[in-house]
Amino acid sequence: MKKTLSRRIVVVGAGGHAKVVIELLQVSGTWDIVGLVDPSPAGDAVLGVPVLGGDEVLPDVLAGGVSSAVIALGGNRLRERLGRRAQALGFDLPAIVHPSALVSPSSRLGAGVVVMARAVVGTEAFISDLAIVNTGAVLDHDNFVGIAGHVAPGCALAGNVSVGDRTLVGVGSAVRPQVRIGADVVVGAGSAVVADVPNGAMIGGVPARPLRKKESA
Ligand SMILES: CC(=O)SCCNC(=O)CCNC(=O)[C@H](O)C(C)(C)COP(=O)(O)OP(=O)(O)OC[C@H]1O[C@@H](n2cnc3c(N)ncnc32)[C@H](O)[C@@H]1OP(=O)(O)O
Repeated sequence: MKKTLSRRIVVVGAGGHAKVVIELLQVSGTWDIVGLVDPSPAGDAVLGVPVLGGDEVLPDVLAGGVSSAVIALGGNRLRERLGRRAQALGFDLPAIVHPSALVSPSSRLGAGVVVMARAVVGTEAFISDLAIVNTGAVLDHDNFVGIAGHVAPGCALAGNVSVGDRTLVGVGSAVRPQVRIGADVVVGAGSAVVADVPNGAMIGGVPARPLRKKESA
């Protein structure tokens, strides 16, 4: 029987998003997870994968011959920062795609992109480094997602939509064709985005309108 060669990878993060990424890697048949890196994990293992320690162990992991990493952190700014740090250390950040996802051959996935189960990345879509296309999200033709953007589960982005760097499109949202959502935006859960959104905004509702931000936000 033909033996599939697996590649070793370290997972940065040990929370809820990491759990889903671990399972994705386990079902992929491509990856052998050597461990998790998290400075304050809830336990000493997640889904049977041991926590190796905090970020300080990464150079030793690399020296041990593990040169691939996935940054499995839900926070967009943190994911960007730790992704760049891992790359600077010398890690390769492969794009990780669930076997049930549909990724167009004419689309492009940047370093460290994660595409979850049943997601669709459409024709000539461009997903930048460290972005997340979460479970069942549909990004149709010519979509652009910026660095460390996150399109949450069940979103539907029509053609030619642009999502800025570090922007979260909240779970179950829909976005009209051609709409440009700026950087560092939060689109609330279940929104319908029908017009362009400026950088740094928090919007929500149907149709989406600016939301009140907390004093500390
Ligand atoms: C697998 C995964 O889990 S992936 C994770 C994906 N994450 C998400 O989708 C989370 C999206 N987050 C939300 O929708 C949040 O409600 C946010 C970020 C929009 C707002 O959260 P907070 O800052 O805590 O605001 P808060 O809950 O206090 O609400 C502020 C106001 O906005 C309203 N509001 C909050 N969320 C929404 C929404 N999705 N749509 C419409 N209005 C909303 C509230 O009713 C409130 O209105 P008020 O000022 O009239 O009282």
